[in-house]
Amino acid sequence: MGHTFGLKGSNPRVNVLVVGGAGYVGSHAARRIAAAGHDVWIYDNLSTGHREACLPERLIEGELADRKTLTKVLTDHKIEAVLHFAACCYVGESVTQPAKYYQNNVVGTLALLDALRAAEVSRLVFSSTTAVYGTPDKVPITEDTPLNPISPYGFTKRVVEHALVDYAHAYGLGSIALRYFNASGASREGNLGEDHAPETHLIPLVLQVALGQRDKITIFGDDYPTEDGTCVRDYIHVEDLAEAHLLALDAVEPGTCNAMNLGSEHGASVLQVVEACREVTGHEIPVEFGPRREGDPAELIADASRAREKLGWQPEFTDIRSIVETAWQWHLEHPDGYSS
Ligand SMILES: NC(=O)c1ccc[n+]([C@@H]2O[C@H](COP(=O)([O-])OP(=O)(O)OC[C@H]3O[C@@H](n4cnc5c(N)ncnc54)[C@H](O)[C@@H]3O)[C@@H](O)[C@H]2O)c1
Ligand SMILES: O=c1ccn([C@@H]2O[C@H](COP(=O)(O)OP(=O)(O)O[C@H]3O[C@H](CO)[C@H](O)[C@H](O)[C@H]3O)[C@@H](O)[C@H]2O)c(=O)[nH]1
Repeated sequence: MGHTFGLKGSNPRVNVLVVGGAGYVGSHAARRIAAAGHDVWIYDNLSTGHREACLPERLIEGELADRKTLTKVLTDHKIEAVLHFAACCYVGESVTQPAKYYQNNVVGTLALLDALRAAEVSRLVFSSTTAVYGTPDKVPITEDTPLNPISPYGFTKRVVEHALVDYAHAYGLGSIALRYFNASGASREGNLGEDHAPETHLIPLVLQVALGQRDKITIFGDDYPTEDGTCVRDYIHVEDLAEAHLLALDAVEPGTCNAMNLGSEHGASVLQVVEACREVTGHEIPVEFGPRREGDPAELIADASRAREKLGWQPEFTDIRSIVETAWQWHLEHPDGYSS
């Protein structure tokens, strides 16, 4: 790959806007990219993000759908590349409130794309998701697996990915859509981590049992066609995701468009996650088995060879226990999230 941009190129310090950078994944990526020497600004409306997850002098409070303000921010700060994390991301809520999801994730993103054109910014890294695949016929999932989302959330991400292909062709926008599997863990320093309200993700919920904040964890289904009957997921550490964003920032070229899976390529069942949490916390963590959760595929495991080949990405955290260890450190020190 002929690098003309970013760390490996002739322009080592890039002005970057991280939209949604006060959130879980965005805050880790913003910090990693700043540590690599780039000039990083965060643009966020703090709807689900946290002021405490950002450097205060680098936070610009603003709304994704506000094209005018975004254009001004891009121009004033001479932004050369944008990382876009801002979205509503609850699969279940997207089924009951699809309007909220199409409005924020699609209409909001189109406003950002307009602002990029107006400010002549031609590099974008977009947060996509495994949810674009729906229930795949086989695992591991490659990028050529058909995109058949089964939730409005997954559809909104698929729509944006389509727009990115068309905008590359017509307007020369360069983009990389990164399809994360299950983002998990916390920063090794222990001061950035997962703080969603309500929390729906498995690992933080299980760790809340270990903290005494919940009595037990309900496992959604034990009759899946997997080894132990519970769902298998590919948990990818948030710092490995952050590293991939740094590499994507370096690799994205105007006029080109690509999509890449980001996963550890290892599967862990719900029971294996609970067991890892028991080992790490020393807590017994009572479980109960409940019915399946609607829309949960049995097994989602990434083939991440494209990201390895095109970005030179190699995830560091490949076993569930090491991921849980970082999450546990964060939850122990921040039992009530950023407010503690
Ligand atoms: N967490 C996961 O497991 C996961 C998996 C796959 C994909 N993703 C995608 O990664 C991205 C980040 O996910 P996350 O878990 O960090 O979510 P998050 O809710 O923690 O972060 C989203 C951030 O975007 C901001 N935001 C949302 N709407 C906005 C708007 N209209 N204007 C300005 N800011 C706005 C929020 O305040 C928040 O800081 C999302 O696009 C999500 O769809 C996440
Ligand atoms: O209380 C709980 C919570 C979760 N689970 C199970 O744990 C697994 C992981 O569930 P999460 O809610 O943590 O994550 P998902 O796999 O549902 O969702 C993730 O993957 C999706 C794509 O499939 C989207 O990308 C979404 O944003 C991302 O969080 C699933 O099998 C789920 O059924 C339980 O058994 N009990």
